Amino acid sequence: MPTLAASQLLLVGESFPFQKLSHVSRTAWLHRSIRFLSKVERDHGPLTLTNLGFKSEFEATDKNNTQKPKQMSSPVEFPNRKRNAVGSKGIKAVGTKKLLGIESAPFSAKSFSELGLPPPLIERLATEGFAVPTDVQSTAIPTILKNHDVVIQSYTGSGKTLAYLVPILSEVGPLGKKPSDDSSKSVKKMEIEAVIVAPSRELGMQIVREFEKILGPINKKVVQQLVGGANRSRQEEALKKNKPAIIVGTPGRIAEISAAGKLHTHGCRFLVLDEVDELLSFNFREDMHRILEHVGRRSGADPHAPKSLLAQRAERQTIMVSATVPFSVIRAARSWGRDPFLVQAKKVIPLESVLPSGPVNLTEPTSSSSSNSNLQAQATVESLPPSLKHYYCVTKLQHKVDTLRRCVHALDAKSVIAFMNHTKQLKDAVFKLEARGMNAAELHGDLGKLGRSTILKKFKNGEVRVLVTNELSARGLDVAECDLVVNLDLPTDSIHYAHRAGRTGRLGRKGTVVTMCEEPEVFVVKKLQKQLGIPIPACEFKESQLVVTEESKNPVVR
Ligand SMILES: Nc1ncnc2c1ncn2[C@@H]1O[C@H](COP(=O)(O)OP(=O)(O)OP(=O)(O)O)[C@@H](O)[C@H]1O
Repeated sequence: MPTLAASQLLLVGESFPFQKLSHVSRTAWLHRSIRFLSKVERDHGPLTLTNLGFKSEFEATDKNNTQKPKQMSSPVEFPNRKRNAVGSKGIKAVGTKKLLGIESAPFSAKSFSELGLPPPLIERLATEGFAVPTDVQSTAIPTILKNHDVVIQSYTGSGKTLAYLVPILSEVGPLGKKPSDDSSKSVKKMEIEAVIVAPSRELGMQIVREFEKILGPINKKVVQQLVGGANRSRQEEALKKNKPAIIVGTPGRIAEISAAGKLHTHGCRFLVLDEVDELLSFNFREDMHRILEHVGRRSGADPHAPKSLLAQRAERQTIMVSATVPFSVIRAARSWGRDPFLVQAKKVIPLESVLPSGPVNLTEPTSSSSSNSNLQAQATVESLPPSLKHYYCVTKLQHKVDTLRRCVHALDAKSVIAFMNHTKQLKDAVFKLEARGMNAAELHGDLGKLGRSTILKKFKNGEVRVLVTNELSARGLDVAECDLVVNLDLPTDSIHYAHRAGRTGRLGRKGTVVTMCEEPEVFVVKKLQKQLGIPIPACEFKESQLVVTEESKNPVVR
């Protein structure tokens, strides 16, 4: 990391006489700083509290003082939200690190109890084995607790689910700060207080299980799933009977039940869009439009208000989450967010200071003639767990499944996800693997809900060694044991590569990603390597060994 000039440090350092400036000068100073910081970030890598001369307030969060922001302290405590971006103390870990460096990362809180959470919630977290928050959790939880809208971006498997689940449970339900136990509040209980939207049933069900785990067996009914493929009238009955405070579902089913007038979300306080870049894609456009218009819009709101409700500032808190955040998401979040922040593992940045070429450098013109219309969404190294190893292997189409089998043996992989692009091919691949004595199963959207969950269960408990699947399983799926991801077909772009790859190496575990391609496709791998800023060396499988045949010439960016 290049050192900054002393004059530059003075501009952002502790000794700058910020308090003495008039409001106008402060604003001008802040705008200059934001521009300056964005440039430094671009030119010299991520900003940290150390290189800016700040000390992190997160080191010792005062539980009783969470409402009273201190001047120039933690970036999430700014009373003037136009202040500059401030990063964390400490520089991002270089190279492979076990267990995310949870214990050694100076910005991370040492325990959930440092984050101003209610004691019953901390107890439940401890009971379920969650003692130390990950980096992104220690950054996101205090930010959300301060009522900011946020976009949470952090690599796959870094714990983004708990990063929003914990602050929600801190406010909603029996573990929260204000459990609604008296009769006047029981009327309010009719209302849904948090809506979590996920793009697939599997992910929706996984999030529900995470909520149930923390809520504990006696409070399970506080959360309800509304995913497609399940019986809708049963879901509606359960809503009526259990009056859940939190619902988790897929866009189609939530929109459907909402349109039927059976879901009361106008008073909702939290709206979470998990895998937000996928949810804002064309496929979900209509359902997401309905959700964004209805959730958290109080019925008392001005009926003559603007044509586009989306343009109106919502009363709800909107939390958007993904490992890959294209600039289109930043733009959308700005338009409907309330002073939104971008939250990364060790940084909190006002969204207004994020530029297309800024910290989430995922959209770049592909040529000098590029205009806004052909900005291309890309994933960066920040989307990928640092512990992953990436390789590619050239093989003929007809030999791919056999190469997969040799790859599994060479790496002695116990739990493998193999991605293909077309549903029709999955069955054939499974047949070939099984014929060679390897337990395999296919998972795709054409299977019923029950079939899908049975196969997933078998994969998780080790009955199935190789899960052959398509894009359905690329996002969010959390199988801790998965130690190998194989791309039998090339992913369509770096975003798809990042999400597929992220099914292994969860929470600091080791993981390997092997991409198989034919000779004429090698240039695509080279392009992915460049876009992602990771080395992807060529390999072969010889005598039950993975042999690297050509080292990657690309520098490691991390
Ligand atoms: N603080 C923690 N301590 C221990 N385990 C944790 C902690 N936070 C999360 N986990 C576990 O880490 C795993 C990965 O978390 P999660 O699925 O939320 O990752 P993610 O960042 O959302 O990944 P993706 O981008 O792929 O959706 C889960 O099994 C989760 O239970």
